[in-house]
Amino acid sequence: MSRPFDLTLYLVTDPRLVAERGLLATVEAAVKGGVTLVQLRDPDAHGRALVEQARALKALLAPLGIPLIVNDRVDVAVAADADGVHLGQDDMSPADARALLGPERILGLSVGNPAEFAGSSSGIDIGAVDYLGVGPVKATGTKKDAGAAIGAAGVAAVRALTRRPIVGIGGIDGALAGEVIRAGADGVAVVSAICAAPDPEHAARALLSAVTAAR
Ligand SMILES: Cc1ncc(COP(=O)(O)OP(=O)(O)O)c(N)n1
Ligand SMILES: Cc1nc(C(=O)O)sc1CCOP(=O)(O)O
Ligand SMILES: [Mg+2]
Repeated sequence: MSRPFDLTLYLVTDPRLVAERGLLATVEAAVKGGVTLVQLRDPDAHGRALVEQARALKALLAPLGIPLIVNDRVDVAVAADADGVHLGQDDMSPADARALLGPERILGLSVGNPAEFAGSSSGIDIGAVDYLGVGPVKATGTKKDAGAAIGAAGVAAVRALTRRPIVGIGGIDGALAGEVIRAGADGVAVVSAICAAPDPEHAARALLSAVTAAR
């Protein structure tokens, strides 16, 4: 069984957007504002740099009880003793990742739409997964190869297919956060709404209020 996690407000990091403020200062501020889960995502970084970043984030987050997820890289998560991994449809299969990660680490899987969910759930893979990242909800400039936007209605359509925890992602701001929760998501995942905000603590607090109000 995986360790506990809370999808309410899931920060996915982007080194380009945190810019001079830096990764650690941005995450520290965001956690003060109420972020409940953090993912290290840096598609351009190589393994050694990723392990260093993951270790630094783990040292910051572990005393606060906030789990650290690593995007894509099972090896980096294990090396840095992170709490879990998030996989896309083209990444290592969840079943293979679970075999490497063991039963306790948290495993997330991206699902772009109801058909993609059906494809994943028809195999054995879905049983290895703890939560689903569903999106993009709205078009986003943060991920160049994101699929077509599915809207809050798309989140509701995936919700109708599974009881597994789901988090909406893609183009989410304070206004859309409430819609995504009302569509049945357990939480929202954001990159630019926090990483590019002038005050990440304030931005996180506002998003958390929107999620809480919509529940
Ligand atoms: C919470 C969450 N949901 C979706 C994604 C996207 O994962 P993926 O489709 O593998 O794309 P990349 O992030 O690897 O570019 C995510 N990272 N987190
Ligand atoms: C990392 C990621 N995954 C997506 C998906 O749809 O799977 S969209 C996305 C980027 C989300 O960034 P922002 O909050 O700035 O729109
Ligand atoms: Mg991926």
